[in-house]
Amino acid sequence: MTVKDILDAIQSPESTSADFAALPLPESYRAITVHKDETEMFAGLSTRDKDPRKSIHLDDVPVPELGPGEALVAVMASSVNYNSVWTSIFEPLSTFGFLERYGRTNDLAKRHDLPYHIIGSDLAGVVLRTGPGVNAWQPGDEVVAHCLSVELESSDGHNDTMLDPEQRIWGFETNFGGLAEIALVKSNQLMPKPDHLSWEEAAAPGLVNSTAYRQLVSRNGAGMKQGDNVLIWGASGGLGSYATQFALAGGANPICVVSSPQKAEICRAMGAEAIIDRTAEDYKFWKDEHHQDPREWKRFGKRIRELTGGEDVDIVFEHPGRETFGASVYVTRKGGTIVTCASTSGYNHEYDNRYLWMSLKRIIGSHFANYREAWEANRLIAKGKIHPTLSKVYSMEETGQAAYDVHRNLHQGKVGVLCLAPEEGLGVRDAEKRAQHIDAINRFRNI
Ligand SMILES: C/C=C/C(=O)SCCNC(=O)CCNC(=O)[C@H](O)C(C)(C)COP(=O)(O)OP(=O)(O)OC[C@H]1O[C@@H](n2cnc3c(N)ncnc32)[C@H](O)[C@@H]1OP(=O)(O)O
Ligand SMILES: NC(=O)C1=CN([C@@H]2O[C@H](COP(=O)(O)OP(=O)(O)OC[C@H]3O[C@@H](n4cnc5c(N)ncnc54)[C@H](OP(=O)(O)O)[C@@H]3O)[C@@H](O)[C@H]2O)C=CC1
Repeated sequence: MTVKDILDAIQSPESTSADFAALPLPESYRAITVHKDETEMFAGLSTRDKDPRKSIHLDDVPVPELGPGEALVAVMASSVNYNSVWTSIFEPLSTFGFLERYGRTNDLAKRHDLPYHIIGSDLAGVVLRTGPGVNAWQPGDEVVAHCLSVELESSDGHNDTMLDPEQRIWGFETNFGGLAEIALVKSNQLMPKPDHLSWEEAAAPGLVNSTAYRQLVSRNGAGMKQGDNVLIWGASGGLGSYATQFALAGGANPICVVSSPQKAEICRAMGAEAIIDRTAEDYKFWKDEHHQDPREWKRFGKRIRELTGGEDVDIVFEHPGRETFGASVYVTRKGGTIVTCASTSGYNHEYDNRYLWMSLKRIIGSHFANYREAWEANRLIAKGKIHPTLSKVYSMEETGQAAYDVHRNLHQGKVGVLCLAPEEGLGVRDAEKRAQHIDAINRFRNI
């Protein structure tokens, strides 16, 4: 039995749930990994010079044991997220520390503590097997998986599952991630695959769409409302391309920051009107490594006022971090919100606190999305209200290059990876719904 037999079953329209349940599992499968004995390989290099193509491997690995409440999924497609870039350059920490810590929690979790880390936090595919106690999902179900892994044994996470003390991001802080032919997930991560999308399109939104939903829309984040001015950094990138869509769909006014005319054009095509090309306008928020330039914050704020008819922004959708945070705090309106989920350019932020307290602004930390938020975000994709922003698709062999593109900001929107799917475009079950949204679905393709 090989993964080829699994693919044949997925591609045969006659296959039933019983057929999938009867398929023997293969001994091994191909997976994208980083290796524990290579965590020091980039020592001494600058972040920029650490090359994912050198640390990312395609290995044959054994199928993990299936535990209670879990599912093994045949992965047709996955996508590259920035967390896989961090894993592959071993910054800010090696993810093997997360696997060791998880492995110490219980006997079953020991499976995760291996000398290789199978990475990836998105998938679209087909359920192969479910563990004891799983009733909602059956072999043969077509699914996507969100990346929230929680134990829920502590009451801390019972209102908001992101607050579970054992909260982990699957494929980053756990093993057996989605950049592989087979993945292991908790069954609560599973959600129905949007039926108008191909495998690779369905695999693209998951992580970033859910994150942007909590960060911008949910009351756990900024709680955006109609008419809000929302400053969106990296508005055509992974997170930003969904934040822009949420702002437009929710009746807000996105002010999109991008770094090229091409990216500005994508934002315009999504329906945004207020766009700032940060490269063309050459903002230099830092004079040198230690000092910011408040005149540049002000120049940026003036530009925003020009675009909004004199208004300041209600919400800043933050993730670049150190490079932009001082400006983000400055340009937020009195009583407004800076909501942050990352620090790509550095996690030690500096801002002038007088502009925060005197103007009653709030900084909110946000991370991924709870179970319900992830479900609601996927529902919007399934209903064709929000669309995947897939630009380019790579083979598993090219995953290192795909991660390199994201690390070097050479990509647009999301970058996909075909796992078991032999080609792009497969897996569409509702051609009519797809036809209604085809321009939006293809908006980021091959730019
Ligand atoms: C969905 C996608 C998302 C993304 O892409 S996000 C971007 C990628 N992610 C990242 O870059 C984050 C990577 N993670 C990290 O950098 C680290 O993960 C953290 C900095 C977030 C946390 O580091 P840690 O070492 O886990 O935390 P500590 O608090 O420094 O050390 C843990 C020990 O410190 C104790 N401790 C915690 N809080 C306190 C306190 N308030 N007072 C005293 N001690 C404290 C704990 O108990 C524990 O102790 P004990 O080691 O003995 O178990
Ligand atoms: N906490 C969480 O749950 C999550 C955190 N993240 C984190 O968020 C960050 C962004 O992820 P993602 O959107 O997928 O990544 P992408 O690289 O796809 O997009 C980020 C965009 O931000 C802009 N950008 C990058 N650096 C800077 C800078 N120094 N100044 C201004 N703009 C900048 C770029 O757009 P342009 O060049 O056009 O301006 C870039 O395209 C990562 O660090 C990631 O780990 C991501 C998802 C979830």
